[in-house]
Amino acid sequence: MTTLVRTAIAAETTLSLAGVGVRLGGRRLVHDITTSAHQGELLAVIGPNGAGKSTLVRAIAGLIPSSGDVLIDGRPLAGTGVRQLARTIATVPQSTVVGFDFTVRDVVMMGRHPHLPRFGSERPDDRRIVDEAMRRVGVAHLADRSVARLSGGERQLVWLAKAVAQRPRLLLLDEPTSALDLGHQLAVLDLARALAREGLCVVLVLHDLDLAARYADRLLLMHDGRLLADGPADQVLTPALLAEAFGVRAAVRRDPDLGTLTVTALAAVTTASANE
Ligand SMILES: Nc1ncnc2c1ncn2[C@@H]1O[C@H](COP(=O)(O)OP(=O)(O)OP(=O)(O)O)[C@@H](O)[C@H]1O
Repeated sequence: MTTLVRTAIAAETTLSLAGVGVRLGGRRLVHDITTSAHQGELLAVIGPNGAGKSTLVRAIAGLIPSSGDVLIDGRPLAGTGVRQLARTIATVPQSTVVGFDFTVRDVVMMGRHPHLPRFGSERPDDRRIVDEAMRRVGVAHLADRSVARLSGGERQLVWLAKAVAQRPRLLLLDEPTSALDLGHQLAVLDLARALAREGLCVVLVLHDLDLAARYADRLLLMHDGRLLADGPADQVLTPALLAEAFGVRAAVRRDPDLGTLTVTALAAVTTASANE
């Protein structure tokens, strides 16, 4: 049985999804997702491999066709011009492999392109915003290096700096910590939370459930293309839902130092035995 715990829609809704579905390559990958996210909120999309997390994020970003309604600030995504979309949504994809030889500063400056006057060049304010984004993400020391010769983790941070420089309303991060060491994972999630508190709406895909519980205001648990649960960590990270989504028997405890939930997978199980 699935559980759906929805939070109330607040006035300052940034993102609304109503019955969103995605069909690609003849397969239905995402089914009937309905939820919303608000200004100042940090949402984590969690779920097993192949659940449809990246597909959902790509649909929200307008990168792939979807059915149903995606509204940003109350306006339909469908029909929003490319330039307006780029001023509103910044996306950091799962893979940041590049086939070009730009410097880090050039790539972060690309985040300003949607804001430049048509046929105009960068202004002092754009350069200031780019410098600030590189500093906040911790890549200022790489500014003159070629992105083609960075490590995977360094590249992931540069793409995040580009997204920060874009100054969007909605920031979509697909596994932003996957290539990062422990310290950088916390730094990036601290920054994501700070950006949310400054008024952005941040939606990120995370595999680490402990970090999701620690940083996100709400978790969206996906399984098999569907939204299995939507709510705060203590309503979503339950043994029954973890068994249903991930096929594991899990212990959910409260970390004595942090006060947030931690999940330990104890054994692989069938859903039936988890519910006994
Ligand atoms: N272009 C495509 N055409 C057909 N199927 C696709 C396409 N892209 C992804 N899929 C399939 O859609 C399903 C969901 O993929 P998606 O990448 O959204 O999952 P995910 O939850 O992000 O997984 P992971 O945690 O492994 O990154 C998978 O079964 C995948 O094989």
